[in-house]
Amino acid sequence: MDTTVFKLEPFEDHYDVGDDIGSGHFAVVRKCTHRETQQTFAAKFIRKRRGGGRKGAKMEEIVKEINVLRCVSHPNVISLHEVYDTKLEVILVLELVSGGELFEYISEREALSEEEASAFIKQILEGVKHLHDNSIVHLDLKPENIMLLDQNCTSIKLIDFGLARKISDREDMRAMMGTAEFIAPEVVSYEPLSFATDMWSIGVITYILLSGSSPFLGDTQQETYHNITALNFSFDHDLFKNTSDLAKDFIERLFVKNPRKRASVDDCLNHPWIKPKERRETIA
Ligand SMILES: COc1cc(-c2ccc3ncc(-c4cccc([C@@H](O)NCCN(C)C)c4)n3n2)ccc1O
Repeated sequence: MDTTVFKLEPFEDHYDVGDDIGSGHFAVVRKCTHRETQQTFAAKFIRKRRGGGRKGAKMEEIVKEINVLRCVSHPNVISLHEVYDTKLEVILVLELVSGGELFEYISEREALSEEEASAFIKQILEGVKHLHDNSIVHLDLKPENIMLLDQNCTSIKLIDFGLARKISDREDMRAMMGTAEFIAPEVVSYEPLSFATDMWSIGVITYILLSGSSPFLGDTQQETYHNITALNFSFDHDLFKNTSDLAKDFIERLFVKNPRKRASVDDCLNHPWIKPKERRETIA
């Protein structure tokens, strides 16, 4: 489907709008059905900022998100089907996933087995590799933005590209953005962001999948920021008594303050916790 052209005709001429399934910044996500094909989608209705107001998203931000989504095509990244531009909203028609948020899946269990956690993290890494190979940083990786494809809960999709950016070598990109407990030290310190910023967040997600606890979360946002910049985390004995040293090594290679020394997505995909040694043929 051509997503370079924003359709101007009424969205309701082609889609039956269903229930709200979620909401985000200036946006609501609704299940929708294409009337002619009966195909179901997730439609993200983004309210446009009007005049000098502060409500709604700036069109330049909406176009940035659309341009990012148009550049990606990967089994572990949500796909964009088409775009409608109306007077009050821009509507992104997206692939629908029905397995719920990874956040909910974790919340229903204290922690995951290492095999399950490694399998989820491998898919997240494969999706993030696709983004990084296309010069895109996500900048808001967290369990709430990782959806399970279906009730079988084995495949994941990265969603919510509202903070994602095409990164260029020239551009020195700095911003105070993201969700406190998942942001890297360079975000807290307003230093240049890079692909490594996403890798730190993957370390936080891995820690949570294995323990059910958030490594840097403090009682206040300031305390969380301090814990991040001071690398104030530990592998609590009770939470990690059954976790392998290999899994801890994987996390420690991501909780590195210097972004240049932090493990890249390729380093992680080649780490033995993710890519076990080839099974040796058993000798009869
Ligand atoms: C591309 O950007 C987005 C996609 C989606 C998306 C795409 C497909 C899709 N299928 C099902 C859902 C879904 C189902 C339940 C809740 C949500 C969502 O509102 N909660 C997750 C994201 N949240 C933390 C902003 C989303 N989605 N959500 C949600 C927010 C986005 O910013």
